[in-house]
Amino acid sequence: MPLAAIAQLRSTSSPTENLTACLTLIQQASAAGATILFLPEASDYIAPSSSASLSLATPLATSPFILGLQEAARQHSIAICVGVHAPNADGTRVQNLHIYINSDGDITQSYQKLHLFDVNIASGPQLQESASVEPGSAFCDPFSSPVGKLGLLICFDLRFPEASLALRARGAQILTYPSAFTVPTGRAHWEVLLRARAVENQCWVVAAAQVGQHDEEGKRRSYGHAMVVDPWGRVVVDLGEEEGVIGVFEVELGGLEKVRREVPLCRRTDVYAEVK
Ligand SMILES: O=C(O)CNC(=O)[C@H](CS)NC(=O)CCC(=O)C(=O)O
Repeated sequence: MPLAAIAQLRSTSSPTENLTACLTLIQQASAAGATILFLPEASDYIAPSSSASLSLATPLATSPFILGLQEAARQHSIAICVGVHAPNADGTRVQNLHIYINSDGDITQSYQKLHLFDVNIASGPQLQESASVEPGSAFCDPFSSPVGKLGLLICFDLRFPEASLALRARGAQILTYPSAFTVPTGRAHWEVLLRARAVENQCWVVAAAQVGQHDEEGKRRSYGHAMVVDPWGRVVVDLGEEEGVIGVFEVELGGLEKVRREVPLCRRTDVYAEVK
């Protein structure tokens, strides 16, 4: 059975530093025999402000961070799922992207985050993602990878079951949520949401995560707990609060088929709308 690796990372506002950290993780994943590595949302950088994020965004084709990952994917013959930023068409906002680099180093799939994290919780956090980020307007159709059919989503998308159901309806076997959850919302909601998405979709769920403090001022901090959940809802990997680590796991698709056979989820679309 093919092996996969999931990473937990503390990105800073320096893409150069973050590339170095990611290259180490790629090396470790490859040495462990993984055919694919899942890296978190915003692996290229986490900026302390909207304006800083805008000024750091670089087109994929010329981004040293992306080119570095592509080269490493080729060298180690490993596929990479990773969250990154890119400027939008007119350069006024950034796109929050989840891209797939195949083991030849080519970017073959890309998904732009649909749901933006605009929250104002009195006791924190207060974050306005839409101030600097342009929302996407389409799914990326599930596609084959060394470990099964991948459905790409990002972080806050996790709170919208319809998005996962739509990808499942299109054939996803593995739902992936590269994330940078905040600490308070992570403590309250992270694991329960990931396990719910796995159970209700009868899919593997892979959620690479950012962890720790991203800037000196302490404005951005992430929850960690990068997690893999199997289609029965069992937590297979939980990377806790460690920084710069990977977890290795086997994606067992026979078990997925068994769960889908044993617990058929026949929807009552005569009563409520079908998610397509
Ligand atoms: O800012 C970047 O560059 C990277 N993007 C993020 O960190 C995003 C937007 S601020 N974070 C989330 O979606 C957290 C969701 C969350 O914590 C929840 O749903 O509870």
